Amino acid sequence: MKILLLGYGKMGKTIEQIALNRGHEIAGRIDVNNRADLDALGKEDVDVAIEFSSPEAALDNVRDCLKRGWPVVCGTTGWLEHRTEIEELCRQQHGAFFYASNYSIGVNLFFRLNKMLARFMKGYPSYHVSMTEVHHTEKKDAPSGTAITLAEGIIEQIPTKKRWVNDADSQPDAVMIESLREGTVPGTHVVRYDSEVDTIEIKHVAYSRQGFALGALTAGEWLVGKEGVFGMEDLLGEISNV
Ligand SMILES: NC(=O)C1=CN([C@@H]2O[C@H](COP(=O)(O)OP(=O)(O)OC[C@H]3O[C@@H](n4cnc5c(N)ncnc54)[C@H](OP(=O)(O)O)[C@@H]3O)[C@@H](O)[C@H]2O)C=CC1
Ligand SMILES: O=C(O)C1=N[C@H](C(=O)O)C[C@H](O)C1
Repeated sequence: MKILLLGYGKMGKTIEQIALNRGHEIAGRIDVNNRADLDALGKEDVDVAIEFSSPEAALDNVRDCLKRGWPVVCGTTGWLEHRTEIEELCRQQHGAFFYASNYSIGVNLFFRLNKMLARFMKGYPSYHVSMTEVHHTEKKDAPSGTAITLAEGIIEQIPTKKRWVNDADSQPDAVMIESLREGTVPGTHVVRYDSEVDTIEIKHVAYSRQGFALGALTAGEWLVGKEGVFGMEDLLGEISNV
């Protein structure tokens, strides 16, 4: 498979390593300094584009891929106010777009566990739900995309929770997300239910970027030849060995 890497930072490089080990080719490595190189690539030069750049760059990158007819897997967080526009463009172009706030299989199982726990805890209003996410100091967005997905899962299940806030002050109708930036932490998420007398918490800790990168590459392999808008739930049922 010929893979175009859009964004060649921590994630782009980790994906490249795994892709080469799996026998794929790299069609191009596009970074902030060489975006013009995209113009040299035709439809047949790229089987799939994998986009991990920055919140400011993702929209243009994904748009450019869809307009060129390249299926695109995007993992960049912090730009999702434009998601509807991209999904419409994808349908107009009969293209393929895959998005996940987190490509690690473990986190996607954690998303399911989070919803199950929220559904259970909605019957116990003496427990107050909140969340902490910890990431490396180079991270540009807060809260993390993963924390937003977790908060959406809770809001979907607990009717008294209407929104999330990236704030330490507790507000009764909001899921509070605390964001911490420390050293080189790849990504830690904790969902906590506190009462006056105890705490119940679930936690996911990524030890490295390998899980994110392997999940994104697997999504790319899966996306080739498909048309439509997809996410991890579409993929999870079909894989067993990642
Ligand atoms: N969904 C998931 O599973 C995961 C998502 N992420 C998300 O992915 C994104 C990237 O993370 P990470 O690799 O750690 O970040 P890095 O900062 O290490 O890498 C981002 C790269 O994108 C480049 N870039 C900036 N602007 C453009 C542009 N216009 N076109 C192409 N490339 C550009 C940057 O170049 P320069 O350095 O020169 O600015 C940099 O090399 C973040 O939004 C992060 O939150 C991260 C891990 C997992
Ligand atoms: O920026 C990162 O590093 C990560 N970003 C994603 C997010 O915002 O949730 C996924 C992962 O936690 C690492």
